[in-house]
Amino acid sequence: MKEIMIATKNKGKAKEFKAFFSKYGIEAKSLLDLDEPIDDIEETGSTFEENAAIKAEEISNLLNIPVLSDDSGLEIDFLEGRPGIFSARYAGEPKDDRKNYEKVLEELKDVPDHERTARFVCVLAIATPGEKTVFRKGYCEGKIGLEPRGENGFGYDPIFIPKGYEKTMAQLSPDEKSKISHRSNAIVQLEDWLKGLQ
Ligand SMILES: O=c1[nH]c(=O)c2ncn([C@@H]3O[C@H](COP(=O)(O)OP(=O)(O)OP(=O)(O)O)[C@@H](O)[C@H]3O)c2[nH]1
Ligand SMILES: [Mg+2]
Repeated sequence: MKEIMIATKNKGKAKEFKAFFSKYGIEAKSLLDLDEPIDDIEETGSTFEENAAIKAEEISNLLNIPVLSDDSGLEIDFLEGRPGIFSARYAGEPKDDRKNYEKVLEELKDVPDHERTARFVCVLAIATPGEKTVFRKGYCEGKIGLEPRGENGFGYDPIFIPKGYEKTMAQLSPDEKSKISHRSNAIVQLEDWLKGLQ
């Protein structure tokens, strides 16, 4: 079976990549599958693209194989795009999904429905030894709900209501999320690259 290494330690992302790539007959491995643990990569960039490149290139250099990375986050219009690239640690260290979305709900406490618009953004980077890193970007438009609902997914999924839906992302099945998510919208743009994978 073909394999691809994903430079992530996020269990939620790793699960979504495994499900998506298995449809193409490709096994998606993540940093969580390595026998030797790798130190956390410092995401020092100021854009999703810069952080995605740092993660993919660092692991590609280390393992000397092509590596895919995902840098993603939630942009809320009322908060001028925050949490954005700081989504994973919005409520501080250590990363805590619940504290992060509770902070967002608090910040939007008195904000009316029509001003709660937001989008998930996902930038994928592919670093191949000796080649230029390539990028793909996907979005998922929606709004922030009034309270958390649902158990599926990860991150801000319990408070994110995709456009055209009543349910939150966390109330959708993994299959439903994979049809509309920012991540899958970025992954489908990789089809040509996937066909060329050894
Ligand atoms: O509800 C959500 N549904 C999603 O589908 C989703 N995708 C991203 N996010 C949020 O954005 C951060 C990414 O930050 P991020 O790209 O640096 O990843 P991370 O630090 O979690 O893992 P790694 O891949 O860097 O190892 C994550 O932690 C989440 O808070 C999501 N939230
Ligand atoms: Mg990260």
